[in-house]
Amino acid sequence: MKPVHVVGGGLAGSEAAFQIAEAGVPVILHEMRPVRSTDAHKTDGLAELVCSNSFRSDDSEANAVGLLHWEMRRLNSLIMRAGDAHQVPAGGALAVDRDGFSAAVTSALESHDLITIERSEIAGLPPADWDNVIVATGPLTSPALADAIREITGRDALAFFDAIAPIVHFDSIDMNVCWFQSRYDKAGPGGTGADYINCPMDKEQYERFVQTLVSSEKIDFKDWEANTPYFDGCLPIEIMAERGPETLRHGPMKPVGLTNPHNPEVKAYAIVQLRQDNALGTLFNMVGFQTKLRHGAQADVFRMIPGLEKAEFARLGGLHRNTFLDSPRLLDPVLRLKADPRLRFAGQITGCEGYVESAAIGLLAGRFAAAERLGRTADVPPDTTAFGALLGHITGGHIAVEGDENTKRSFQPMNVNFGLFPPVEKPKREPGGPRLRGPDKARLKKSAVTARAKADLDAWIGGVRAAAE
Ligand SMILES: Cc1cc2nc3c(=O)[nH]c(=O)nc-3n(C[C@H](O)[C@H](O)[C@H](O)COP(=O)(O)OP(=O)(O)OC[C@H]3O[C@@H](n4cnc5c(N)ncnc54)[C@H](O)[C@@H]3O)c2cc1C
Repeated sequence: MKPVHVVGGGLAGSEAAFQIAEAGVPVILHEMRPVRSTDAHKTDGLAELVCSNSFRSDDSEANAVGLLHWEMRRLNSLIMRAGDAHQVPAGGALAVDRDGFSAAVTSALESHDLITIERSEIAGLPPADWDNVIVATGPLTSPALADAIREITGRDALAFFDAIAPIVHFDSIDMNVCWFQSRYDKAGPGGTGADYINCPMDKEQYERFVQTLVSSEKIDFKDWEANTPYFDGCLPIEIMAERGPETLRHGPMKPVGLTNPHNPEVKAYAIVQLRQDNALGTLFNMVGFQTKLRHGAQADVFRMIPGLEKAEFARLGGLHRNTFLDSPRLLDPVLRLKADPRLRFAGQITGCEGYVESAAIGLLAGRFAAAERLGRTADVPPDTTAFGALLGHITGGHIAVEGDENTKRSFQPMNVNFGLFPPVEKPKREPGGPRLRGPDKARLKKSAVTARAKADLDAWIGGVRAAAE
């Protein structure tokens, strides 16, 4: 049997290689370290954790990443097995001894009969006779390969500077203060004329907001980020604010073309807009609010915005070097590049974020590649599971309106979160029981989502197994 080639032995590539080999298909894993390294990796170990040692919450009932852990364990994940074996105390989180963890992954792959590891850089598109390839080269993909990928995906398709605006859960926005309306009610291509959520500010609120924004604590660039250019129009909001107190009112917060139905006689002095971010309509991103403020400061400053006082953030803003595809446009539902389907992508380069999410997408890519090699259908997990929700975000959940400048390249990497799942029916109180209050309601809603996910994943695994027999 011809091997599957996996390029990149990080979190995603290591998991993908393991899954392929466990399915009985030979794999060649190409990792460039130690021949060449990235600006963040320090060792030659596979699955090196470049920064924190945490896989985040391990609570599979009330936390989306905890649920993803559970699902990965169910699918025989090497990353989770090595993580569990090298756990260090971290409360409700799963944190690992990074060296022990990486050594365990490296040794499991090195000792696997069907895996060959080659330590060299793939410095361009993989050779034409590699017919089944997974590219899992991460946010710091080597420049030669990144250039080659950009050649076949188009100039805007591979981002090099990741300017991220915060994303808010819709059900935490106060719609008694905000309203839906597009500027000048323009429907545009694919819109309705009421596509944005608008948050109004009066003069005093605006001035206080700008002052706080400018004086809040910012994150410094790392050395290796300092020379990376900004995308056009991606200046952090606090840098724009530093240019003068009126800058934001004439930029992303301009109040024109909008009328507040809650108070039609009064013109807002400034308006913050949020745009729908996923097809489900559960997440909205803050338009033009890419920021390098410290995460703690962001929540405080952005909750000063009328209507966002109780905002819950699916992700906070950030700005760092990154390499990721405009996946919803470029990849098919099983992560293959539409323009060259022998190439499949996995890990952070597809637009997920985080160690666990990258490994999870590696796991799926590995299963898809193995199924293809074995002449089977590559089954996609249901969108009610954490796997399916994350895959859906990457391959199609995000909304981009063709021709709308604001959404031209707005797909952003994201951690798994409950906003990516289809809604569940609102939890009801027990018959005759007390009325459910906020925190109880939220807890019940989360456990309804995770219970549904677990049942659906098990049913899906059963179906895939039956089809293979
Ligand atoms: C500075 C920084 C800090 C981060 N901190 C965190 C954090 O604290 N927590 C978190 O959850 N996530 C963090 N992330 C995100 C993290 O990178 C990803 O979550 C995860 O490592 C991505 O997994 P991956 O497999 O896609 O890429 P990686 O783990 O980076 O693996 C990619 C591999 O491909 C190799 N490679 C690259 N180009 C080539 C080539 N041409 N040929 C052969 N091999 C190649 C690299 O050497 C590397 O081993 C951070 C990212 C960065 C850049």
